[in-house]
Amino acid sequence: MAAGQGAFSLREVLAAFQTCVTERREVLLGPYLSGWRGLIRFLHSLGAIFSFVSKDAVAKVQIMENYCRGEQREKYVSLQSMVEYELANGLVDIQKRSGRPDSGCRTVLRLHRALRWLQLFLEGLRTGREDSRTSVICTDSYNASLATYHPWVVRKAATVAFCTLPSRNAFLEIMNVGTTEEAVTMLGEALPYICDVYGITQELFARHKLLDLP
Ligand SMILES: CCCCCCCC/C=C\CCCCCCCC(=O)N[C@@H](COP(=O)(O)O)[C@H](O)/C=C/CCCCCCCCCCCCC
Repeated sequence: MAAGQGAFSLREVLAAFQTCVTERREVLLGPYLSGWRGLIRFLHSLGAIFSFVSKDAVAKVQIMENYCRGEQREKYVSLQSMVEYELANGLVDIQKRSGRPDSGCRTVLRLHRALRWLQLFLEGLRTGREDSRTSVICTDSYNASLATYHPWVVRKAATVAFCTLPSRNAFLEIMNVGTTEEAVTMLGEALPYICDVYGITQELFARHKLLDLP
């Protein structure tokens, strides 16, 4: 399994996003990427129909992990240090993509947009009725976030894949947290951390005019 071994645990994802934000309100890339690795593990358990999504997510996490382990790794400790370093050294394609490797800023921006989808999706699951359909929650969350940035063919493939999602209760069970009530409680605990990471990143990227990187 490309994203690491073991079953998905919402608890672990929660712990990763919880440890992301430092006292100085910096977002640490190590736990940020661990959170994504945990989510991708979950995606793998949903079957081959989601492989086009997980491949893209894995590729983006891998790009970032390579930066975090590379020669300039001390510049990739946090999102703030990454933005400062890449902008100061002209490493970010602002207008159009060049032949250079994808920058950390552009790559994180894609994950950041997907985090918005996750935020909406988890909130939909948490507040949804017992008989609400996961596919509908997922489609609505996607249309209100990521879909804006995807071409028609990706939107179509995503919408078809969403139709195969299990029921809300089955979904809550595979989170490996306990009963569905316990899973709902844990979602309530997890969401503020995810929202915090999203909010800090959004503010950072907006301040540096990085929200539309090609
Ligand atoms: C506790 C329950 C948790 C739910 C867990 C959900 C697990 C989700 C794991 C990963 C989420 C998907 C991350 C997708 C990143 C997509 C980044 C992106 O937008 N990439 C596009 C643009 O990239 P560039 O071309 O500019 O480099 C790329 O074109 C996209 C390709 C793939 C399609 C992406 C579809 C996204 C659908 C997101 C919903 C996932 C459905 C999960 C179902 C639960």
